[in-house]
Order: sequence, then C-alpha cells, then structure tokens
Amino acid sequence: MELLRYCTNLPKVELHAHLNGSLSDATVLGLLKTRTQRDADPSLAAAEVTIKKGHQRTLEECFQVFGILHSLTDTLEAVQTITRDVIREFAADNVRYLELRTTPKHVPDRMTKKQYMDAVLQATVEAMVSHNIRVRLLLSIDRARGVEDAWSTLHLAKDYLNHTVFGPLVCGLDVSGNPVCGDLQDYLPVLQAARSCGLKLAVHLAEVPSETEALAVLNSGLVDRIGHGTFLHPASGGSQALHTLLKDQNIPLELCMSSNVKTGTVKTPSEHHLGLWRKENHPLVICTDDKGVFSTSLSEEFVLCAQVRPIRGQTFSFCEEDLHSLSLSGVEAAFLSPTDKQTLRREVQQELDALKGKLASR
Ligand SMILES: CNc1ncnc2c1ncn2[C@@H]1O[C@H](COP(=O)(O)O)[C@@H](O)[C@H]1O
Ligand SMILES: [Zn+2]
Repeated sequence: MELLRYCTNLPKVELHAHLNGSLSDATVLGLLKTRTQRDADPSLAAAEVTIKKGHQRTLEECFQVFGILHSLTDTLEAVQTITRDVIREFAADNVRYLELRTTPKHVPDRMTKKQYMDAVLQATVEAMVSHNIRVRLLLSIDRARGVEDAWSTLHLAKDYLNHTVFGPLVCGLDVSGNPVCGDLQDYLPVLQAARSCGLKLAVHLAEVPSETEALAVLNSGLVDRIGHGTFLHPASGGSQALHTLLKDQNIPLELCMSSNVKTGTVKTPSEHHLGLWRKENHPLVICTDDKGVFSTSLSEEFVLCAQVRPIRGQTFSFCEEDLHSLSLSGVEAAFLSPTDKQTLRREVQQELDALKGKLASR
C-alpha cells in the first residue's frame, strides 16, 4: 500500500493545531467571497495565505499572514464556519481525537472574547455530532498581547469549567504567539493559577533560540506539553541543562516538521530534532501546527517524518509498527481524563490492529 494512503488510513491524534492557522484554501476563498461582497476590499482578494510545498516564509511573515486570516474571521458567523470546516477536515483525514487551540478575540462592536469562544464551542459541539471525531479546546494566550490579556483568557477558561455543555470540552491553555515578542517568564503567575484550577498547559517553547526563558519555564515545573522545543536538545542548539530538565519531567514534545522547515527554524527535515528525541525514546507527538498556512495534513506529516533520510546518527526510518506507536503516543499525551483516555486508546488500538500487515507491499 502506498505510504500516504496508509498514513491517511491510520487513526490519528492531533494535539497541536491553531484554529485560524488551520483554514483550508476552500475555507479562505469562501471567507474572501463574503468579505468582498461586504467591503469590496481588493487587497484581501490578493492575499496568498498558504505556503506550498518547498516554499518558505519566515516566522515574521507568518505572523503577518495570521493578521490577514484574523481580518477574515472577525464575525461570529465566520468563527462558527471555520470551526466546523476545520473539524470536518481533520475528521476526513482520520483524526479521531483533536485538541484545537485558539486565541479568544475581542473585536469592537462585533464580539467579546466570550462570544468568540462560545461560537467556537457551539460549532465544536455540532461538528462532533456530524463527524467521527472527539474534540477538546485549549484557550491560547498570545505572548505578544501582554499579561493582562493572559489573565482575562485564564478567567474565561475558568468560567467555562462549570459550564454543563462546554465545560467538559475545555481542557487547558496554550501559550503561543510570535516567539520574539514578550518574555514567557512574565506569564508564569498566570500559568501557576491555571494549573491550580486543574487546567492543563501546552507551551510553545524554544521555537527560536531562547535559553534563559526556556530554563525559567522548565524550572517552574508547570508545563504538561511543549510545542516545538526546537532549541532544547544540546545537538540542536539547546543545552545540557535544558535537556536534563526536559528528561527529568518527561514532558512530551509536540513536533511540527513542515512548520519548522517552512519557517526556516530547522533547515531540512533530516536535521529536525525529531530524530534526536526519538533516539532517546522521549515521548513525542507529530502535529500540523497550522495545516492551512503550511498546506499540510496530519497524514502528510506522518509521511514526511517516515521518509526523512537520517543524518548525524539521528533515528528516523519508521516502519509500520513505529507509525502505529506514533498514533498511540498521541493518545498518551492527550489532555483527557484517565477513563476517556482508556476509551480512546482501546478504539485507536482496535483500528490499528485491523490495519496490521497492510504496509507490507509498500
Ligand atoms: C508557526 N508557529 C507558531 N508559533 C507561535 N504561535 C503560533 C504559531 N502558529 C500559530 N500561532 C498562534 O496561533 C494564532 C492563530 O490561531 P488562532 O487565532 O489562535 O486561532 C497566531 O496568531 C499565533 O498566535
Ligand atoms: Zn503552534
């Protein structure tokens, strides 16, 4: 069986996907159409938001693209549409469990942060009824927006915990945003408060070199999962101290190969830190980050990782069993209760068993 088809058929778990970065071309075109009817703004019609295969766009340029996408999703109707579309697309890629993250937005005269999140959550409930997928939400703190904004996002997340319908869907907080803006150390009190009320924490860390900040965050002992962690391993620009802290706490890494290679923080797939951590059997999960902006899918990320040519003693070369364990490591790192995790593990394992042996003719 051809590798992409095999990876598409695998039941998968996606733990690192930003809602507005995950919009497909079809969704963006639909939004542009609505917007052109409303505003007749030709500059938006020319906006190219995806980075096709082989192309690059610096992180800085990516953040300009997020600005364009946000200007297209500034109504509650658009927010519901994108949530439904993104969940449907992940389900079509055989993602069985999705943790979607998004930054609650206040748009003057249009929506409050609560209305934005209500729209995302309502659309999520509806999409789960229509598709074979479980979804949980992380509220994102944008490190470029300051600590006040982060506190208000935490309060919003806390309020949801008592909500009968939406409460069970909100599982934690994400910290993301332009990594050269702000200092994560300033956000530690917010993260401490989040942990005390039972919210899980996924933090973008060392997406660019940032030793002091990464040391402080890892020393806090607050982080449940790390996004990217590109400059943590001593062989990829990190340090022994960072390595020790990560290993001691056994914190799973959310790895997003296309995102890192296309933004140039990692030069080539062969040099990706995935190989270094895999060699040490460190828990890791393959993720898309922004499947729309980086024109990828979780299945394509699996293929990319499986096809990497190893260098510097790194361990890539995935066999069928390795691909299965990638799906299962997603289950283990999920922010689910032990009972829900057990159910998901059983379901994913059953599907994997049914697929066994089919890669033989690859
Ligand atoms: C490429 N690497 C990245 N590094 C850091 N933050 C990123 C990111 N990719 C996306 N985001 C964060 O997610 C937001 C878009 O989705 P939402 O509006 O929240 O749904 C971006 O504005 C940024 O804050
Ligand atoms: Zn991310």
